[in-house]
Amino acid sequence: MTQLSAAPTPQGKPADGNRALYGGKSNRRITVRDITAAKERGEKWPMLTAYDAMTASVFDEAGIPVMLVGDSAGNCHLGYETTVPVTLDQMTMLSAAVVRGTGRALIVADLPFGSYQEGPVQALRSATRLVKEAGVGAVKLEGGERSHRQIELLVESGIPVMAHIGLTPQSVNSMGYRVQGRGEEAAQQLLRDAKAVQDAGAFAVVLELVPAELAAEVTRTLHIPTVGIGAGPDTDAQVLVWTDMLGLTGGRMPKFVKQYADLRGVMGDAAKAFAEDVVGGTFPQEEHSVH
Ligand SMILES: Nc1nc(=O)c2c([nH]1)NC[C@@H]1CN(c3ccc(C(=O)N[C@@H](CCC(=O)O)C(=O)O)cc3)CN21
Ligand SMILES: CC(C)C(=O)C(=O)O
Ligand SMILES: [Mg+2]
Repeated sequence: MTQLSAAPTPQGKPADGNRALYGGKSNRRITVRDITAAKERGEKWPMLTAYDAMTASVFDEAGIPVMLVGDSAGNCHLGYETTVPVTLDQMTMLSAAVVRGTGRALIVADLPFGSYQEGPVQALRSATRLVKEAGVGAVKLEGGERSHRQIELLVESGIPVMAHIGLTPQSVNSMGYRVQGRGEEAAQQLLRDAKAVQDAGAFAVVLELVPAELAAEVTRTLHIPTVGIGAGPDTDAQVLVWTDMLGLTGGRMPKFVKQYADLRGVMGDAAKAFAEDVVGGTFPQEEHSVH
């Protein structure tokens, strides 16, 4: 079936390839309303992280409709062990760069640890900086029931919120990096968290490292889109950390990562070739010189 066929979606509306988040014709910047409409059409979509303007411009040109300036920048860009040390100043600077590097993607910025846990007013102050100074279209924060008041105030104030439940890496010191929602009680908690963020007004919710069957149930239950990472094939969207997806991160990868390239190999080989040219005197040559 091609993307332009008028096959009915599960909601019974005709598919509209021109409006598709990925592969659609519109060049204007995507909004949260476009994301909401995609779920109504039963359309799946991709999301990647980005932390700098140049990388973001590559993904924007490739048609990636939503980019997350993740606090995974802590690991992947800033050299920390976890996301915990990342500051709001750092997120603001990286988010502004990603906005400048893109023209079509919806840019979502993570609120970092410590920038919203004090309560809704702190969350609004932090999110307002990301919207005003960086120009992002939405923010993301971790936690289900425990963060519903923060989500409510941001949404009331006109800032779209993507929620994030399941494994929430900012809680690594209390939770570790373990699968969430295994067993009946944990599954019920995850469902309560999912409903809490939807009721609070979140426009989408990330499900991180939850059993595929449970993620499918959450996706069927909610009217807002679910964005899976390690959550199986049945979520509305999928997100990966870009340096993992392109084979740049190095070291042991979580099971949910698929590597679509070996950038670490490509970059290392290029660096060695340059070094050998310099040491051996074969770079620069006449064509690289000015007189
Ligand atoms: N480079 C990178 N990729 C990510 O996906 C990522 C980050 N950094 N930093 C922030 C969080 C932390 N994330 C993590 C970190 C570790 C595991 C992990 O060790 N997962 C094990 C499963 C553990 C279990 O079975 O309970 C795995 O093998 O997938 C998963 C997600 C996801 N996020
Ligand atoms: C993995 C995604 C969902 C994230 O929160 C991040 O990259 O920081
Ligand atoms: Mg994050």
